[in-house]
Amino acid sequence: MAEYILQTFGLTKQYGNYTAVNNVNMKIKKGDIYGFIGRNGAGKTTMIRMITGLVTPTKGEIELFSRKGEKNMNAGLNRIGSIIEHPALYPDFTGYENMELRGKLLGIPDKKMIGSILEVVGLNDIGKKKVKHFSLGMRQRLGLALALLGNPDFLVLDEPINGLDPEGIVEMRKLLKKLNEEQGITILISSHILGELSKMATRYGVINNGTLVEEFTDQELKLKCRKYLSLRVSDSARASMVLEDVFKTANYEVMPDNVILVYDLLNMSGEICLELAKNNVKIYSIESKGDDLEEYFMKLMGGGHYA
Ligand SMILES: Nc1ncnc2c1ncn2[C@@H]1O[C@H](COP(=O)(O)OP(=O)(O)OP(=O)(O)O)[C@@H](O)[C@H]1O
Repeated sequence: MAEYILQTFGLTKQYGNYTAVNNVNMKIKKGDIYGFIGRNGAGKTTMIRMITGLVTPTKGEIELFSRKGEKNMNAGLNRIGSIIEHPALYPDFTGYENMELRGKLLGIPDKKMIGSILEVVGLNDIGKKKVKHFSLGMRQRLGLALALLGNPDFLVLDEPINGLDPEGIVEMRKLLKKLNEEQGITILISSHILGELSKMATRYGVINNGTLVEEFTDQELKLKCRKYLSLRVSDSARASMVLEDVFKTANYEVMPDNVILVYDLLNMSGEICLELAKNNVKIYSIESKGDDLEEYFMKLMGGGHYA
């Protein structure tokens, strides 16, 4: 049976009459990199604040590491490392000093650990540089190092790549993948940079107006966003034979009403029409179909421009 790091049941947060998060059932499996996607104001941060114990839900339940209830929730929270909005850093301290201070607060005496975490995030050679002189990318990496201090099993990161330059984004992605693959850390990452999320997420949740619209895996997304040719022909059985005999493909589906969906040969519509005609198959229509990733997410998030 799948082991869930996090499950929420009907999780709801109301501010007065306004429902910021509405009846959300989220599921994150051990080992996932869960891409949490939504427009500005969709409810991502509120959801993350509830998951990390910073905000009390109005309704619903949170199960962390297969345990529910307040007492267990506190134990679960100790296994979470998080960056919510901007990491809280002391600007006049060095990276190492920031880590040392957090280590003391968490009761982690092991200073060797600090060095090794700074090495993981690529900040081991920054010497005496104070945080106020750090670039945004360095701050984010230090934020991640702080989140890693308690040796978490689950990292919860709210928009960690927001504002980073392309190079910083690539570095952050590599780092998160490394933590996931080599240390087995499950990661929840919210972002509105869809293209970037799709390079690392293994599961997605899309939130719109406080409601979790859909959850799906990376594999399911690939299928949903698959490009294909849709042909309506006079004789789908004969057309199938042409696809198999002439084009040597079995990568197609026959649908009702003599419609055939062809998942490869995407650039060969002309050749397909010619061969079908040669074999006395009439073509009533041929169209290239399939959403790209961005289009698909836009639909889920309620359409319109998404920056
Ligand atoms: N403390 C609060 N009091 C009242 N309303 C709030 C509070 N916190 C959030 N909201 C409202 O709840 C809605 C969801 O906000 P939230 O910050 O969770 O969205 P988000 O998806 O994280 O957006 P962004 O990407 O802009 O951070 C917004 O309309 C916001 O104004």
